[in-house]
Amino acid sequence: MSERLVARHPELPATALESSSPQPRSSRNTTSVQVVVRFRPQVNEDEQQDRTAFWALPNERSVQSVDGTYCFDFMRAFAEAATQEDVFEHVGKPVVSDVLNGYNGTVLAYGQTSSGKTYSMFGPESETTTTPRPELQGIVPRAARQVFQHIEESLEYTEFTLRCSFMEVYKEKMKDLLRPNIEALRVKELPQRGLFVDGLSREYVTCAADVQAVIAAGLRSRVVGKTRCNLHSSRSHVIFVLHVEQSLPQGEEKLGKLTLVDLAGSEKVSKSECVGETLEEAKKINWSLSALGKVIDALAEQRPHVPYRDSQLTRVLQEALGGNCRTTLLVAASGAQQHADETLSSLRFATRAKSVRNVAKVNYTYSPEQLLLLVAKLQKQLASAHEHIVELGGFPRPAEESPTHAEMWERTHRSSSARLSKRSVSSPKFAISDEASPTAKFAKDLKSREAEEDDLEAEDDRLLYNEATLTPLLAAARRAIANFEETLLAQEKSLTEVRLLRASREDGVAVPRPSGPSESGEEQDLMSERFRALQHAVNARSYKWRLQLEEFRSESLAMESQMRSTFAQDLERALAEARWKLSELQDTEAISPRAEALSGESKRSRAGPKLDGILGVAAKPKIARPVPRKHVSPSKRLAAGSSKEAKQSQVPTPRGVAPRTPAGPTRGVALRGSFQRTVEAKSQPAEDVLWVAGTGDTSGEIFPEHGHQEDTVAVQREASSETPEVPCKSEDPQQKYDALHTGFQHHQELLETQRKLRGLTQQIHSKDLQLSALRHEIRIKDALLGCLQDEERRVLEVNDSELEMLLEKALSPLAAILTRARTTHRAAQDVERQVSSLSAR
Ligand SMILES: Nc1ncnc2c1ncn2[C@@H]1O[C@H](COP(=O)(O)OP(=O)(O)OP(=O)(O)O)[C@@H](O)[C@H]1O
Repeated sequence: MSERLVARHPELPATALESSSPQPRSSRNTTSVQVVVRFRPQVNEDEQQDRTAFWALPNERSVQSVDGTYCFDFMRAFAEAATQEDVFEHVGKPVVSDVLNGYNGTVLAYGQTSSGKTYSMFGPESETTTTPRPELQGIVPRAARQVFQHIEESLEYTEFTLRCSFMEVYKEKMKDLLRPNIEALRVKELPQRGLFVDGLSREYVTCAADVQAVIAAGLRSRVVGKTRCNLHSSRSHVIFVLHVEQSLPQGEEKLGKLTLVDLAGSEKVSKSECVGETLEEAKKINWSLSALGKVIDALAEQRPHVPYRDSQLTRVLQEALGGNCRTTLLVAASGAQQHADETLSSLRFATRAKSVRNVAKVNYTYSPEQLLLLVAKLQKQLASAHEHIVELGGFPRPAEESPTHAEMWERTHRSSSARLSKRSVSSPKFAISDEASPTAKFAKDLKSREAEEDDLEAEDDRLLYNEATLTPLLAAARRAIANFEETLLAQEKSLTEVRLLRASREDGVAVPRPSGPSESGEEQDLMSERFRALQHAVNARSYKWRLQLEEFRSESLAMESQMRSTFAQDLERALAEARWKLSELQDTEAISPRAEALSGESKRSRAGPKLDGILGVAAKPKIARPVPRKHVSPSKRLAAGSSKEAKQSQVPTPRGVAPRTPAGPTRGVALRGSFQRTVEAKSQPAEDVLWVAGTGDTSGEIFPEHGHQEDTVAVQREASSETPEVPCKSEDPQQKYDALHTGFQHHQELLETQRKLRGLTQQIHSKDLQLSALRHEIRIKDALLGCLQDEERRVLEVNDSELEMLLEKALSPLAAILTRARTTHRAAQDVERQVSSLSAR
């Protein structure tokens, strides 16, 4: 198979070429990649039951996520209902028109696996039959049909030569699908031919059926595999190329190249569940697609380097991406929610691709006659140019030219002497004159020498003037350099000190400061002062924190002691209460001589030791009731009524029993509880009058107040009677005494139990207090810990950031000084050089 080499002419007049052909998409050569998106319908049950995530809006240009989060605009957005014909009308047809106009045109189908790329490019039946149903045919067969239709309809005499090639890139290896036994094709680049795939076959095709047969044959050789996402998944990128050569009536030629690419689909390995060989394929596919993405990114951002060589796919598509080509990207997608991530990523890729710009040119070859005419025209132009030079007597002097030019010349001459000396030799103007006649050459030489002499004279003057003005400047510069060097030295010392100080702070070790003559330098002093100030600040802060810590501690101790004293007070109060009650009991027991006789032993043996056991104190005969109690000591109350008698008799007044008094009112005291059942007092004559009643309450509290009579205790007393009623019917004093004594015994037992209870309650209360004290202590300790941690962090932060700041402050003037010193040094060197060159002259 022979191949014709086609030279591309960059500035072909478009009108001449396009007059007999359909109009191209843009009259300008720079076009951006056109991007269209096509949504395929839901093809399986899973998808049909799934929600929709993305859809094409009715304006046929926008794609939006259903929740409204994303919206993308493209040249065209095809909804699921779009037919193959709709897609071809908007995607394939314009590209084919461009190709027939002599441009290179490419359609790239991109998208995730199973998104409908192969369906769109070839159609569902292209592989299985050479006569697929026309309505199902994809872009490739339709493009072929359009080309042949154009040929048939063409009125002008034009000779068409159509050839097609079909190749795949499988696992980074290129294979000819029309010659499957030839493997490992390679991309080559020649200056005249540009990029091409070496060894790729080109089949002549004469009708659309031929193309369909080529497609079917190629697709059968294409590597496909079964994955979970697609039962017929393409495992390679396929590239179909239709070369359309047109020989026009005047002998010139146009060459259009239609490249139709069905890329393998990107896939998530986790989703496609591929293993073994299919997994390897998936890796390569994703890898080459990511290389494609990088190329698109580089082109979109107009980076100087585009990584075409990263993969075979991008290398072979180099022309379509950013080169001499009009390119359309067809992004196939599924709108189902389960593919939302992949669709979003494809849409983002598509958006980036919109920014890629190509420079498309018509591929035009002049006919031999046209070339001869062009050569003759150029020769004529050259001759007239030569004549004009001779007429002018050589190369014109700059002074005679326009003022702008003269100014520029002056400026050039005022540049450095080195450039001046070379100018006359390397100037392209003189190089052109070299090709002129000998006279012109001589004239040019003469003029150039004159110009050079003038230049040298001017330069001499300039240098003399410079010497006079620059010598003092040089001296000043030297002085400045010396000063700067000194300052630099001092700065370096300061810097060393800063570093040492920092190191010492980090290690916690005192590092001796460097000493030297620069110690007295102002900068260093300033630095030292700053560091001292910083250290003081840090110390002050740490003292402040320590102080706070101590305050916290003392506060917590104060709280603790307060709690302890409260607890002690409570204990004391309880103890006093117990003592008081004991003394009351002792008073009660002493009411009758018989009882006293008995209780002389028994009150110590029964109540006393028991209470002593509980309270740990010895019962005393008479103890005042603790002040905080509401009720007043009954003994005092009794004493209020018959204080003299009570004092005279020196007998402790028992609680609840009115002492026998010869005159005056007898106060009654009620006892609540079981005592009621034992002693049922009625209005009966007796030595001691006691009315006892109760509500059955067993709290054991004694109510000396008359105010409680109504609801709890009824106390009646015979104020006028000398002989009080006794709670016993018997007149026998012994029996009376027994009854009374039994009542006291019960009462004492009751009191004992109550005291035990009280003791236990107080113990519980004290435990509670201890517990809450402990909790409080824990809270205080937590707060202290937090404070300490805060302090530590803040001190560290403050130190670090202040040190950083200080270092930065110290370094920035250093850098500025260094730069200034260097500049001055350079200037001084320049001056020195000039002076020495002047001296040499
Ligand atoms: N527009 C459409 N209308 C009806 N069915 C479609 C359409 N697009 C795709 N399909 C069906 O979806 C399935 C997948 O399509 P296709 O093989 O073209 O996907 P693909 O992108 O080429 O996948 P892969 O990258 O894995 O090769 C096929 O069964 C195909 O017939």
